[in-house]
Amino acid sequence: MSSNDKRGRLVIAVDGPAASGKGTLARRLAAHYGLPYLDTGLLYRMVAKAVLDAGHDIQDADAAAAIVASFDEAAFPEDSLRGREIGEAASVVAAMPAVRSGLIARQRRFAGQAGGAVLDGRDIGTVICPEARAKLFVTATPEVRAARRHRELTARGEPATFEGILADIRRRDARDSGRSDAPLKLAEDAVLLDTSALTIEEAAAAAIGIVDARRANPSHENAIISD
Ligand SMILES: Nc1ncnc2c1ncn2[C@@H]1O[C@H](COP(=O)(O)OP(=O)(O)O)[C@@H](O)[C@H]1O
Ligand SMILES: Nc1ccn([C@@H]2O[C@H](COP(=O)(O)OP(=O)(O)O)[C@@H](O)[C@H]2O)c(=O)n1
Repeated sequence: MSSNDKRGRLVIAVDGPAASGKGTLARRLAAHYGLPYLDTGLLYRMVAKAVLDAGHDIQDADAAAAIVASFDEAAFPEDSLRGREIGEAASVVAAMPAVRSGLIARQRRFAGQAGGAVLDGRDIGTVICPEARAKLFVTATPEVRAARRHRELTARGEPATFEGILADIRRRDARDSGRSDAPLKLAEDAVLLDTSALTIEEAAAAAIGIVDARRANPSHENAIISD
């Protein structure tokens, strides 16, 4: 799909650490460009939930590998996946090579849809869709991300302290960036978008501006990240 992606279909890769706002922006981009959207973090969350629901230890790589081979996405309502414990467990199974490799085909199938797609995660621009026309790396300071996640979990009725969430975020950042297989990192042709001081509206406008610039100038992919 490589050269085709660059000319015609619009595949947008949105990567970044926990609670940076990548899902919010990916959804906005999908609505703006009329593209389907896949939150790839949910796939890792599903695998983690299935491992725990079956009574296995979350570190059990054989159990996770067996689950990833056959799990049914429809069996996991999104609301059951968004909690704090599942986010933490997802980052444990996401470090297992068999889990990562077992999820590649589903993600690439989604990205291969006729008009293109928006995917968000940790390795979309680096591993899943290296030929994506536009790549954003969305970030924010750990404190800002913890405050956002704290607000989100509190609104869901999940008890949590800001300090506890900040510790979760730091631990997850370290695990996601430090793993050997597909670590979280900036793709060399990605544009960094720091949302720490931006409202959702400001961040969405910036994200659309980045994608429009890349669409207008697909052959000069590194030009807009050189400053
Ligand atoms: N720029 C922003 N300013 C304030 N809150 C934001 C911003 N971007 C996202 N949020 C909020 O932060 C929380 C985490 O955002 P989300 O998009 O789910 O992050 P991620 O997908 O990176 O984990 C959500 O409650 C979302 O509404
Ligand atoms: N493409 C992806 C998406 C998620 N993940 C893992 O899955 C975990 C949960 O991802 P998520 O995107 O749902 O988490 P949040 O950023 O929403 O907190 C992350 O901490 C990563 O370890 C991954 O490794 N690769």
